Amino acid sequence: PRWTINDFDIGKPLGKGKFGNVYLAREKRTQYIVALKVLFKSQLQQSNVEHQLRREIEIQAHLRHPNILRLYGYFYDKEKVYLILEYAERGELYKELVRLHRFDERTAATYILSLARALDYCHSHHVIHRDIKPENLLVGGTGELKISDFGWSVHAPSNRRKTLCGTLDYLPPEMVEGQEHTTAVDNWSLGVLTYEFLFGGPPFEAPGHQDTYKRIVRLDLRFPEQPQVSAEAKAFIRKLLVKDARQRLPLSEVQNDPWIRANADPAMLARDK
Ligand SMILES: O=C(Cc1cc(-c2ccc3c(-c4nc5ccccc5[nH]4)n[nH]c3c2)n[nH]1)Nc1cccc(F)c1
Repeated sequence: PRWTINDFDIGKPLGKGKFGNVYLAREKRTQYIVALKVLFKSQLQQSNVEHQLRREIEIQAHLRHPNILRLYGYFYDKEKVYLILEYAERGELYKELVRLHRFDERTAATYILSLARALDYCHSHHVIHRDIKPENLLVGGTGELKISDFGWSVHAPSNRRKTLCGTLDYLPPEMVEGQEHTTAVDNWSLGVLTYEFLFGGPPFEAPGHQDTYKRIVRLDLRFPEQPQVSAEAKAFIRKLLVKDARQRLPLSEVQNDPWIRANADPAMLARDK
């Protein structure tokens, strides 16, 4: 069915992006609640990102996983492109992390296990996300994580330059050095995310890009004395923040890690066995 904007009642803005905003919306016939992302064609053309948008739509429309935000469909009119995205009832994970400062080990392990499963699913479909960070994670109605924003995902393997507009904090050495990279970049990012969930900030944070760059390529990983974090959690992080991409813990092995087994939600561990 060809959707038009008249099929939806538009509600409050949910987020403001570079190319347009996301609104709470309700499809009139079914009363179904969605997040409607409105992108301005003029801005997409100016930034020459139409091809990237098409690729992102292609990728996200075909991925089906409980921890990956659904793209239900899209439509356009003369000046705009509209994306019909899944509505995540509890909003951005980032805001929860800022409010709580950090997550306890059970919360962190549960989130990390669900992300590992979602990324393993992406990799089995030859998709590398490449931009796993709290800002790109949403929380569903039962507290489950949803990966969104496949803006930088590419089909593996790739050495497509990721213009380093965003933060370097999440990039692995091979990307920071502009080398060929594989799905293992997401394994690295999962390690960075685990560290940030437990300590409240990313492991290689530094005043400037150059300093962060140096800390990443030197693997200058330090664990502060506070907050108290278990040795198993630190051991888990060290299995992912490995310079040699081939030596990083495989995502399918995350659920067998001692820290994950001791802390992740038992119902989730039992599932998919
Ligand atoms: O642009 C995005 C990612 C994206 C998702 C969102 C987004 C933002 C917010 C929400 C929310 C949401 N729920 C909330 C509840 C409370 C407060 C705020 C909330 N935001 N649900 N779903 C969302 C989706 N913004 N941008 N994907 C995209 C882009 C191009 C092509 C494509 F196939 C996908």
